[in-house]
Amino acid sequence: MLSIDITHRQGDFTLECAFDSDARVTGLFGPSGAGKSSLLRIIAGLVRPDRGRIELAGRCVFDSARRLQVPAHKRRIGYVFQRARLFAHLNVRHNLGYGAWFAREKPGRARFEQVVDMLDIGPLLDRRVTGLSGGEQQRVAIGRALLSNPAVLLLDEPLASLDVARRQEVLPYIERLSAQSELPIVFVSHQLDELLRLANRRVVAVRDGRVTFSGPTAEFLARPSLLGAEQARDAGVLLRGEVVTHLPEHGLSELTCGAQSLYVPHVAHPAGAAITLHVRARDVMLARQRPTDISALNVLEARIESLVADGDYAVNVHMQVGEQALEARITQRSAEALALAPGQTIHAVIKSLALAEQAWERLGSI
Ligand SMILES: Nc1ncnc2c1ncn2[C@@H]1O[C@H](COP(=O)(O)OP(=O)(O)OP(=O)(O)O)[C@@H](O)[C@H]1O
Repeated sequence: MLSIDITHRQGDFTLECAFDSDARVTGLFGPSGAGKSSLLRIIAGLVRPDRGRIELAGRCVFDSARRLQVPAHKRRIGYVFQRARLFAHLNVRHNLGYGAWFAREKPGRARFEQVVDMLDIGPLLDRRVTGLSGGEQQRVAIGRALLSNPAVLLLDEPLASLDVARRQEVLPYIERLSAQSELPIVFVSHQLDELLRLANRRVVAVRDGRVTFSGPTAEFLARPSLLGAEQARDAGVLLRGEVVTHLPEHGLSELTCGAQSLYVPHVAHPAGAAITLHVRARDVMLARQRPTDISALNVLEARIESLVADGDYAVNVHMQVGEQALEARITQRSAEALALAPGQTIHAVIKSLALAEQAWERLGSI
């Protein structure tokens, strides 16, 4: 889908990035100033790198060794920026039409309607864009990019300019887009929760212009050192479960995880749906005996695989629950008090509410 190997110097900042991704959604993660937007501009052909090679959806668009440089307008890139950048003097319909105007193969009426339906922007078509909320504007910007019939869609922190409520309003549309379309997407974010929801298979992490990680999202999540100080507290695992039933009287849903039950705050997916939970290592307690009379609803029997000291006082305990990995981050003191060792059977205790506001997603597998 995507193969990059470039070097580019801009002022004092050098971008030196090489990675491949065959995932349909590739998450580009990194702190502010890491070089994410610069990399997208290079992929889009808006900036010419000093050297290297770029392949997009099976097509080489830049190769300094061969002096090949496909111009931006011929790369078939859909680009959505942090701010919608719509044309204020045009209404929504004409802004969308502007995207189609650039398409090599013009989208037909059916495609137009499909995009409008997917983004729920039908009622907005005749409105002026200046009167739209930030979330509505971003949905129109995504529609405009899709109607340019791109081969690759680049989303550069499309939620960054929105407040929390608007973010939650737009996120499901991007989720729908990534679930329903075959289009390769590069999604840039410095928010881990967004990344887990949208790019749950493949992450490329960038810091100071260099790639620090490129691989499965689950592997990335398990390595706090890669997440940066701000998000290290979110380190953990992605755990797959299947919805068994809903318990509306308690606002809960019951899942199975292997042969074990797991209770989570109500999820909107039907019985039988496979979903993914982000379980933070710091939210997992361990008990040698199965605890009784405790408020936590989830007690999973697990097997300890390894204990890895993290700093002077903390230990990361890697476990298996059936076929899946689980991780607990506990104090060194607790690990000693419980005499934890690889091979032991242990009980992992997780509060249901620790699994709220999560990366729920319907997925076949990770
Ligand atoms: N045209 C330019 N000339 C010189 N330096 C630049 C130019 N554009 C960006 N930079 C520098 O390159 C570095 C990376 O910037 P970039 O915008 O790519 O980061 P980012 O990861 O997208 O950050 P953010 O999340 O804040 O958007 C920054 O130090 C920035 O100041």
